[in-house]
Amino acid sequence: MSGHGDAQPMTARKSAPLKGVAQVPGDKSISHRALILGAMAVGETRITGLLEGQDVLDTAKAMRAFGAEVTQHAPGEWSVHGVGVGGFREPDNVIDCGNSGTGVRLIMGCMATTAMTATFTGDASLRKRPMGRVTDPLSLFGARAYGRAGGRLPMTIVGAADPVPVRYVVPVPSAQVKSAVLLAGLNAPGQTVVIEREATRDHSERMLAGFGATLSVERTSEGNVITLTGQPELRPQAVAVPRDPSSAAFPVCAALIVEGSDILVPGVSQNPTRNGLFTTLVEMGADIVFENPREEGGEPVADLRVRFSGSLKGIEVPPERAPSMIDEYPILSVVAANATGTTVMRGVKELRVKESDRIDAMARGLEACGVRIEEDEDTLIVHGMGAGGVPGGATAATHLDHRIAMSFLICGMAAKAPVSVDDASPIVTSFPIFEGLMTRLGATLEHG
Ligand SMILES: O=C(O)C1=C[C@@H](OP(=O)(O)O)[C@@H](O)[C@H](O)C1
Ligand SMILES: C=C(OP(=O)(O)O)C(=O)O
Repeated sequence: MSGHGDAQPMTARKSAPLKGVAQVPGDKSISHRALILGAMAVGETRITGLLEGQDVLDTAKAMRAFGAEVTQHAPGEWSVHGVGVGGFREPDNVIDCGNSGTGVRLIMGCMATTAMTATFTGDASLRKRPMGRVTDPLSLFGARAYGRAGGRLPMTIVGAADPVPVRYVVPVPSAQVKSAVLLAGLNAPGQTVVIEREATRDHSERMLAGFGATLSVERTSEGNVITLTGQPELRPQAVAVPRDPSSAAFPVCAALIVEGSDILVPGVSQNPTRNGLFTTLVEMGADIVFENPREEGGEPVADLRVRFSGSLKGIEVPPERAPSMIDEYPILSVVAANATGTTVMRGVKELRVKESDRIDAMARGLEACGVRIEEDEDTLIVHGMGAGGVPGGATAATHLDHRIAMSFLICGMAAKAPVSVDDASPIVTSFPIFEGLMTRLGATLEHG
């Protein structure tokens, strides 16, 4: 697990043109959900393309602790023998979700309406993140939460013995909160209703329907109204996990800023709740061709042909686009530093409660690389220096955050002088093959 081993410094030098095909791993959000819903179905779910990143491996381990049989058959090929909704057994030890907000919040949701007690913890990053956003709605079902000050881990959840269904308006745009409430609603009798004012990633809704839950989504002036009927018998599925657009973002953005690059990134999700980065890059003038649009694993996908784009322009990213690209602002800010003009990212305060405070981590690291930044609580503004114009020659602090580590390594691939990160070890949480994949495309990454 990241944060428990030694820090692994890494340095990126100015890269030769990136060329070739970048096959990124399975989607992290969908991988967590496949394991969790597999554990709540009756019988055997088969999963192909599962992301074998540490976050997902920690969720697999947690599902075993709740009584499901979870087995790896070959790389990416897994089976889950589920115990049914309400069939979890009480874990006999603390559940350690490592670095994963998605893991801990979704798992709290799916045990909160079963009569049992479970204690959760995580690494130094996860122990700082707010859990009240899920324990508040879980308490409406009748669950109780006992954690550290500010709703932090370690935290014990006492599941509701007699859960009641809930109607809940999600106060922050968060797919994790929405999903925790829906998963808790599975074991409450009657209809649980979740209302989200701003659409967030919809993988839980798609997968719950796929596993046979009765669920409807109504788009109203209030937002999306999701109604779930409790206590279904979930049917095991064959789940083909599509590639992760949040991982694809890294080779795509690297190719845009490393001179002479021309790469193909196959099977990138075009799900409108996930593709905000690609829309933004095209608005900035990126040379991206969306080839061969099709469906894979129930998601719309395309192959992205990406070429170096030497005349990117700074833009104002519409704040309402934030939920569809929330994990991509760190790498977008690196692209923005290589554009001409100013890129304004407003409505992004959720970035402050991720694996690190991502506004602060990007602002401090880019400043150290010679880029002018402005920020406030909810805003990040990057003053671009044009293609190849970032001076670099600095070390960025990654604060146990995989996306900060990958973003600064890509920054170094296009900067005048090398860029280092103090710790690349968290990259295994979401993109364990990052170093090998980027090196094969032509990047120069050095340990130390
Ligand atoms: O539901 C999910 O799988 C995720 C939701 C998002 O978090 P929030 O729900 O906190 O916005 C995102 O940042 C995270 O990487 C994955
Ligand atoms: C925010 C992220 O993940 P999580 O919330 O699951 O830790 C992420 O992967 O960028």
